[in-house]
Amino acid sequence: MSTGPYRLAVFDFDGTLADSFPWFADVINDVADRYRFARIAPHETETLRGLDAAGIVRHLGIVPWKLPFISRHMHRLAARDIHRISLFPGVPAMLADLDAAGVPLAIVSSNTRANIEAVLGPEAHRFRHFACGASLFGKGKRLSALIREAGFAPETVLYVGDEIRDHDAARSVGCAFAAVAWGYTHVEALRATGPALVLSEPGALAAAIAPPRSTPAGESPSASRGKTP
Ligand SMILES: O=C(O)COP(=O)(O)O
Repeated sequence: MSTGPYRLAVFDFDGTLADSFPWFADVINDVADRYRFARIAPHETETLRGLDAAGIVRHLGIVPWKLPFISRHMHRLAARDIHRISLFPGVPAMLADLDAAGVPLAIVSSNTRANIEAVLGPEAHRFRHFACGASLFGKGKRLSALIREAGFAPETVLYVGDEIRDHDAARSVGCAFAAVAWGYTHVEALRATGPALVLSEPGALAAAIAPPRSTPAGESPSASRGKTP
């Protein structure tokens, strides 16, 4: 497994940059009724957060051919409710730190580019590459194409995500995986995949992969952010 240094940081979106789980939990049972799969009882949430995507699909009794339709419907609902979804606290500062350290940033997600850009708002300009709309199990292909088009060797790339399918995508292309502890999947389930990094909070990423910026003595990088020169 690659241990860095990393030349490109690629992010998953939902559960990694965007705090969309409360919205997801709110709409999923209406979607279940519409597409005739099992509703999620409150006590089941913790079980589901320990499973990979295939396990969730099985647990809910979703027939695989319905997945693209369910996914498209969810993305339309997300577009309708986009004002209810925001970035996790600490994400804008993390992106600014990586940007300032000269680490190029990218996104590989199953969500739509329009939803992603709406939630990113002014942070969208920090990303040089996007591969959006990946199917539930199709992230590996998108990640591979993005890395190739961006001109990096896979072993110099870090994919940052919150689901086991993010780990699977990274492994399939030969890049390293950083698991975040604040997303949809329980961090212990992610830890079991053997990630290169486990991040307890967004601020930990720049510290782990980017060399510290030279700042005036006694001043932290975050304290200097936003000051005019
Ligand atoms: O919107 C989805 O389908 C999930 O999006 P993600 O790939 O960014 O986790």
